[in-house]
Amino acid sequence: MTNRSIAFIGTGNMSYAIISGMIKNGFDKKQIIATNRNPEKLAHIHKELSIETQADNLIALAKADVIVLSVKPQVMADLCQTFADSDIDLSNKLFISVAAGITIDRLQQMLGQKVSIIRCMPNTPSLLGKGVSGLYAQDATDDDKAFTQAIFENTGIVTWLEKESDINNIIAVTGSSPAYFFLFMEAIEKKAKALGFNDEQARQLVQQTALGAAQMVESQNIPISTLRENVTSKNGTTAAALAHFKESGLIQDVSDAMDKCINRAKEMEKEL
Ligand SMILES: NC(=O)C1=CN([C@@H]2O[C@H](COP(=O)(O)OP(=O)(O)OC[C@H]3O[C@@H](n4cnc5c(N)ncnc54)[C@H](OP(=O)(O)O)[C@@H]3O)[C@@H](O)[C@H]2O)C=CC1
Ligand SMILES: O=C(O)[C@@H]1CCC=N1
Repeated sequence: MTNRSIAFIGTGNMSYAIISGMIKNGFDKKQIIATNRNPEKLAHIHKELSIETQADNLIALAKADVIVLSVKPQVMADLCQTFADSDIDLSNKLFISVAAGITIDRLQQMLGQKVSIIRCMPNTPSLLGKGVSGLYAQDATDDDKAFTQAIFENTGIVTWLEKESDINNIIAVTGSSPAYFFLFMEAIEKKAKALGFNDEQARQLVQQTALGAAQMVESQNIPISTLRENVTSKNGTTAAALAHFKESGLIQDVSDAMDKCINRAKEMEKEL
């Protein structure tokens, strides 16, 4: 089971993060092939990760037992068509799709047959082994599920989802959410600069505070709301800032933004 070779088709931001996390955790590099249609990106991947790279997806497809589909959703159909049109036997391969907004049924349609497919919704902190991956399988074997879990455990924590629609929900909670945190950090950084801190100071101040806050959540087994309350002196500075967030509707905004994220995934399921 553990000796299966894996091809990442369309190695961009997400797959690069996954492969990096896997390698950092001791996954055997010799089992990994990465493809990209851009020769410069391929050279960069080879230089940085010292793994086999391949410009021709079909060569990677033929060689590997497990195929991670990691192109953007909008180009997935064209990619899968090249696989369906090839004379390579797909029936004994495991496909893992990290794409948002494309269901297993639709992927099987794109590939022209009912191959074994597991959907995974990872996130970019996988790069550091701090990722979250939501996994969903319909008809995959226990062996395929165990292998997929083992791959993604190298990149952080893994959680199995009961329904395929939960993939759309976990996109909002973990797949897209690093960007929400980055946006918040950008906003604090911008204001720090406006207050006169230089670029280097502003960056350092925001990153250290975000890191410290995240590590407090991780290391102290108390509700996040208690951590917030511990910063907030009665009638003090934090209370003034938080009251503004509350009045301006930040909490509802976060919920609404996550609904937008889920709805976009549902729309994509119809479009693609
Ligand atoms: N980024 C994220 O945080 C997350 C992304 N995902 C999913 O991961 C998938 C990839 O996203 P992401 O990594 O951000 O996207 P990227 O665009 O960074 O990566 C995809 C790469 O695949 C290349 N590519 C496109 N078509 C082909 C092809 N036919 N053959 C070989 N290479 C090809 C692209 O080249 P080119 O640059 O020329 O277009 C690009 O470099 C998406 O489906 C997304 O939904 C899931 C969770 C989180
Ligand atoms: O923005 C996207 O559609 C992808 C899926 C989750 C993160 N990035």
